[in-house]
Amino acid sequence: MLQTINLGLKTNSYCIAIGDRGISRLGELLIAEKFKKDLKILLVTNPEVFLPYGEEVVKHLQSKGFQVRSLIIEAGEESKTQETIQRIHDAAFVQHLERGSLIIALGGGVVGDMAGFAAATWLRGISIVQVPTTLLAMVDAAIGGKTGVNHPGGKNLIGSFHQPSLVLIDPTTLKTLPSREFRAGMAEIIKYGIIGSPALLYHLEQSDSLSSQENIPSDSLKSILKYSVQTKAQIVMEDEREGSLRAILNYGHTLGHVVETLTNYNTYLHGEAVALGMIAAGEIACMLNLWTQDMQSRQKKLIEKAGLPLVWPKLPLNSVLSCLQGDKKVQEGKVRFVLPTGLGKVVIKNDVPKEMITHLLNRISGE
Ligand SMILES: NC(=O)c1ccc[n+]([C@@H]2O[C@H](COP(=O)([O-])OP(=O)(O)OC[C@H]3O[C@@H](n4cnc5c(N)ncnc54)[C@H](O)[C@@H]3O)[C@@H](O)[C@H]2O)c1
Ligand SMILES: O=C(O)C(=O)C[C@@H](O)[C@H](O)[C@H](O)COP(=O)(O)O
Ligand SMILES: [Zn+2]
Repeated sequence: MLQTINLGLKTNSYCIAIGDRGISRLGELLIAEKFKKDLKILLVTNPEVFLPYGEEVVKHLQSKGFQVRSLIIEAGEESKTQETIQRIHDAAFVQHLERGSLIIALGGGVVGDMAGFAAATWLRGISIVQVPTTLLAMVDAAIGGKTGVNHPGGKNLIGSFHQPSLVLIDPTTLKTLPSREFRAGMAEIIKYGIIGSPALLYHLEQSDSLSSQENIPSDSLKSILKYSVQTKAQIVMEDEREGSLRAILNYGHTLGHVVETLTNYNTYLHGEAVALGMIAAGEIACMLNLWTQDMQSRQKKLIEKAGLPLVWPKLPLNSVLSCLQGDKKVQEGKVRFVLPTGLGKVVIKNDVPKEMITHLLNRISGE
């Protein structure tokens, strides 16, 4: 059975469907969304996902009458570039995708962000359906319409908001996901607990394990998925384009993005960098007396239970400070941090002293 959550926006609404073996029902969901049966579809995916799921999805959609072609791209963080977008656009050109055509992203957040951006820009915008296959993409990247690629100067500096027409989450696809990737997804889930869902936080605290899919009972995993999707959907519904509230989804990302950028996207997974960024944000909040040591140690315990990194890497301080200035949340030259203040509560501060950041990084950096 598929459970559905509706994400309602001023101009459009869409359904987030969650259920085991959901991918075998993609065709019927597209038809329910009023996509025509002879629709041209470009399925964007990557080798690790095409083999276990892509071929099946293509055959299934063809059997329903859709004209499907697939494009297999390299989808590591280092490939999240404008060159890859060019490849997707080239495929769209060859397939003669029209304004009424559809791109489907089948994969993790990298595939989703790039296929979404390619759809947003092809013919000035065609439909995108997100079928996430990593934990991180299921709870976060596939939802809310942020799409884009990295610039050598920073993460996701090029992009657009382009909401999907449908999100289909099939938890059974997590069976083949490497555990390290699963753990990285847990970072964004812990984020939701801290920024907006005490119920999710308690659930995570009570779970025996968070570090691999095999050790989490399937019902518990489904509850975690549901809490997370609901938390993100609620925030996006209130502030689709990050005018204000949505910035809280960036908790842990201000310094997390710096870690990813300064390690050339080849050392930490996005979720791992976010975990480090959440620890750093928690420490800053403690120094500003916004958050207690007790709460910070609860956050750290969850991050540790999820098998995520706890020790900040040694990075040149000047580079950290200059990279921070490139953050998308910077306003009038001031870096804005999302800082925790209580269970499910955060504030945005633009006056964290530079000296405090320097002192903190010196204190928490490992070798
Ligand atoms: N748009 C947003 O709102 C948003 C939110 C969070 C993160 N992101 C972005 O998402 C990206 C990270 O996404 P991610 O964590 O999903 O990583 P990813 O997309 O890099 O995928 C991780 C790896 O898992 C493999 N994989 C995916 N699904 C699999 C499966 N079911 N079985 C086996 N292997 C599988 C992929 O091939 C890849 O090697 C970052 O670029 C981040 O910036 C975007
Ligand atoms: O959806 C959002 O809004 C988020 O901030 C979710 C983040 O987890 C995600 O990593 C996002 O891509 C970061 O946003 P950015 O605008 O800083 O690139
Ligand atoms: Zn993120």
